[in-house]
Amino acid sequence: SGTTRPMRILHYVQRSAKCGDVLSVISAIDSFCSKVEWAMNVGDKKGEILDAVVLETRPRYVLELGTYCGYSTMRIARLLPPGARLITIEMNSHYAQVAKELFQHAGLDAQDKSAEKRPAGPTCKVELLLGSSSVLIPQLKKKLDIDKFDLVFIDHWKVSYLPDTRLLEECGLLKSGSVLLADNVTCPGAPDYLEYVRNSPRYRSQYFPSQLEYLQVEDGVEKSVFLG
Ligand SMILES: CNc1ncnc2c1ncn2[C@@H]1O[C@H](/C=C/CNC(=O)c2cc(-c3ccc(F)cc3)cc(O)c2O)[C@H](F)[C@H]1O
Ligand SMILES: [Mg+2]
Repeated sequence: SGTTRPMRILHYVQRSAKCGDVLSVISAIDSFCSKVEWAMNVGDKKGEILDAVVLETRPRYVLELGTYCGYSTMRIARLLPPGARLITIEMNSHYAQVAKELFQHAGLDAQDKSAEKRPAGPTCKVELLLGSSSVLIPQLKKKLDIDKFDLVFIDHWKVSYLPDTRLLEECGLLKSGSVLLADNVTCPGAPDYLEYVRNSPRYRSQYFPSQLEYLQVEDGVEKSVFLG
């Protein structure tokens, strides 16, 4: 089959979502993935929890680990005030390319930060970094002039949740009050991460029960506030 699932999502969105309308892109992805083909977007149910945490945190600096097709990137970006920065890290160049084309359809001014010829400073809200989080996280302060993140949305390989959280701490990218929001802590699960944030005195953690995207299966997201 010549096409990939992300490509089929992109083609459906290009055919059926209104250009420049990020909400219509988000709902087109949700209808495709609930009616035609499942995909690992955070989805509309857990997406509402994500929305609520973004609105409550009012973050200026946001990091997302695991862009995939950019569904949650768009959910977050649409709620950020001008001047806020959303950095999303994706190691798979095909997924990154699809995400960029979805951002374009949605009219989100997104920039591929890995491209050398970029204007100085953040001219746009979404900055897509191509590469592995373990390599890029230690470079964020220097390369992107980022000091601390107010909100981190964690949705990449589940075995990487804990090591990357430790890395964020070690790189001094979290401040007292920084919020980590982790997808899939029930399904597929991230047991070592949960054990850490729920038992560490440096976090105040809260579980939000929900359902796995597009299915009647239990899942949930974990919100953990870094206490410094
Ligand atoms: C490790 N460092 C990385 N750096 C940059 N990009 C990365 C890195 N690691 C992965 N990526 C990038 O992040 C994405 C990976 C998302 C993984 N997500 C899931 O597996 C996941 C799975 C299910 C699921 C549930 C039930 C079931 F029956 C089957 C599947 C549900 C979910 O919501 C998920 O998020 C992308 F693919 C990869 O390139
Ligand atoms: Mg997920």
